[in-house]
Amino acid sequence: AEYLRLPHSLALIRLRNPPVNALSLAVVNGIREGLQKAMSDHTIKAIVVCGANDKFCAGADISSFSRSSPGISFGVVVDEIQRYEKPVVAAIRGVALGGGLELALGCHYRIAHAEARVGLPEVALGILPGARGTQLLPRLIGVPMSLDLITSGRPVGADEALKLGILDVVINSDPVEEAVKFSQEILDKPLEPRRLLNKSVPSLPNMDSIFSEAFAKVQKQYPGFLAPETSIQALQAAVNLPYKLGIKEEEKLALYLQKSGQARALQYVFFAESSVHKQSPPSVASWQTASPQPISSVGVLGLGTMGRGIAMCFAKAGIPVVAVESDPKQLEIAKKAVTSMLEREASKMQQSGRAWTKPTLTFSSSADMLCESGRFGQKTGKGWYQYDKPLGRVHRPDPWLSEFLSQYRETHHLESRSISQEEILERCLYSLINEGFRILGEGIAASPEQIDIIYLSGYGWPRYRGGPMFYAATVGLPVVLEKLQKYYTQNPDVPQLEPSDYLKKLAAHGNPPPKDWQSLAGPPGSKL
Ligand SMILES: CC(C)(COP(=O)(O)OP(=O)(O)OC[C@H]1O[C@@H](n2cnc3c(N)ncnc32)[C@H](O)[C@@H]1OP(=O)(O)O)[C@@H](O)C(=O)NCCC(=O)NCCSC(=O)C[C@@H](O)CCCCCCCCCCCCC(=O)O
Ligand SMILES: NC(=O)c1ccc[n+]([C@@H]2O[C@H](COP(=O)([O-])OP(=O)(O)OC[C@H]3O[C@@H](n4cnc5c(N)ncnc54)[C@H](O)[C@@H]3O)[C@@H](O)[C@H]2O)c1
Repeated sequence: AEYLRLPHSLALIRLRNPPVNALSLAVVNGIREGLQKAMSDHTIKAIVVCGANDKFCAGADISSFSRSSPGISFGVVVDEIQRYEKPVVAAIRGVALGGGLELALGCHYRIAHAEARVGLPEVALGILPGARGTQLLPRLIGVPMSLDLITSGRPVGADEALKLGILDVVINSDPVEEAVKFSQEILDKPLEPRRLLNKSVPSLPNMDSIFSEAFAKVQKQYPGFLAPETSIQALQAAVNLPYKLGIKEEEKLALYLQKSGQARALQYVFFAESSVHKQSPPSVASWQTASPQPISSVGVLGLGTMGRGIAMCFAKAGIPVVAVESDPKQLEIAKKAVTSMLEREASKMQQSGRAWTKPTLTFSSSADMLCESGRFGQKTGKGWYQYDKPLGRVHRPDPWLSEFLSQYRETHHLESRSISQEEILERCLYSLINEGFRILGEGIAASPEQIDIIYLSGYGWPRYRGGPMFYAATVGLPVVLEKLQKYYTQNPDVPQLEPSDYLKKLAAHGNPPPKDWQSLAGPPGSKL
């Protein structure tokens, strides 16, 4: 941050940390030193705080989170500003987000450009506004709106922020020039009413129900996410405790979130999304040089509208298809539909003189066998389980099934064994992750971040778990490799379990973070 003396006994502190003036240690120290200079200089009557490059401040430097516990010391700075005996005015252009808004809340006045945006988006990073945000905002705008803004993380435009009372003045001109003029006008005004830390949270008769509704809302809207619920607890502390105890509670809850795996995952996702937007396909990959890969067989899950069509396409191309359908009625309809479509195609081809080879279309047999024994599940009171009655919901193990399974095992020469939850999870996830490493090695995926963002955006992978490749790094690559080796030895017929060379190369370096994988593993051997 820079310190400048301005005419009319004013000082200017300008945050400078391109591109968004994020709060690094150097910036925070710069703010602190600037304020101390201004306070100890008796010729300075007021201070304006602004940001360089048309941005106030986008909050804490997210890339520094892994190195420290942010917020704790910055909260002290926010309190110090409020207690100063000289007016401090925030001049906001661009964004004041997270710690940037907390800094502005510490200032006695806030002036912003009409196109500025302010907000506390910390929940998106798995944390909470830990530099007094959860304690100051409700004192300024009340509990209901603070709950809305902090649990959603949504930023608001200057006009809305003015209506809510977050901003004091919104202008269409330069906020620094306006703040300079404004500072001179308020020099004689008392500062005490402007110190949020000495105010109490506006009370409401139905505070308990407001909080219980807020908990219910975030549990429904953000299932599994820790930060929104924890933020509500911090807001409860603002209501129930005096400021000096409320900030302790905020610190405790902030630390809990910062140490949670969710914060690490969501902060990884922040940078992963940003890098994916900038990436182009791997240099070796190109549609011009790509050649089709051989497909020996295809599995189709579900024989509804799409599944039938997909099964048909492959069948027509002469590629063996194995299709699985869980609903016996749908299966019957699909069998008829696919058969009649294939027959129509065959007769068309025969008429046109082209030869047609009957494709192999196999269905998984175990569900069929149950249905063929009249066991249609809940609706018939019997399926994999026995139910209390047809359409009943109370199920219990059925001795018939044990007999059925033991015959099935005998026929297929299978040995029975119990399979732990851990094995199910590991075999499913690690084979998926293994494929991720394989396509990285082949240059089909441009980066681990791309695989993760695809899984978060298109496959319902929980955002707070970062994606499959990030998950591999949290488990540890040597662990993933060792488990895959173990399962592959046990199941040599499952090629997905054979550890990929790319994973082996990386695991030889220990457990490097995803951003270092490509430089460590070397250039991909493209199959495109
Ligand atoms: C700001 C945005 C709205 C801008 O969007 P836009 O689309 O214009 O641009 P990009 O998104 O592409 O961003 C450009 C560029 O900037 C990088 N970036 C953006 N924000 C940050 C950030 N906060 N930290 C670091 N880097 C950031 C982005 O990655 C791009 O970089 P690239 O290289 O790819 O060009 C939009 O970016 C946005 O919404 N950003 C996130 C805003 C946010 O979530 N803010 C909240 C942060 S959390 C927080 O503030 C916590 C506080 O409550 C409490 C902490 C207070 C301060 C603590 C002080 C810490 C002291 C540090 C100690 C360090 C110890 C040590 O060093 O040892
Ligand atoms: N229909 C479209 O135009 C279209 C377009 C693009 C994508 N999709 C997507 O494709 C998927 C299928 O769409 P659809 O229109 O064919 O749906 P659908 O409801 O017609 O068919 C889905 C079939 O899957 C079966 N099924 C469900 N769970 C199963 C399981 N565990 N094992 C085996 N079978 C199972 C269902 O019984 C049903 O027959 C959906 O995810 C859909 O969003 C559909």
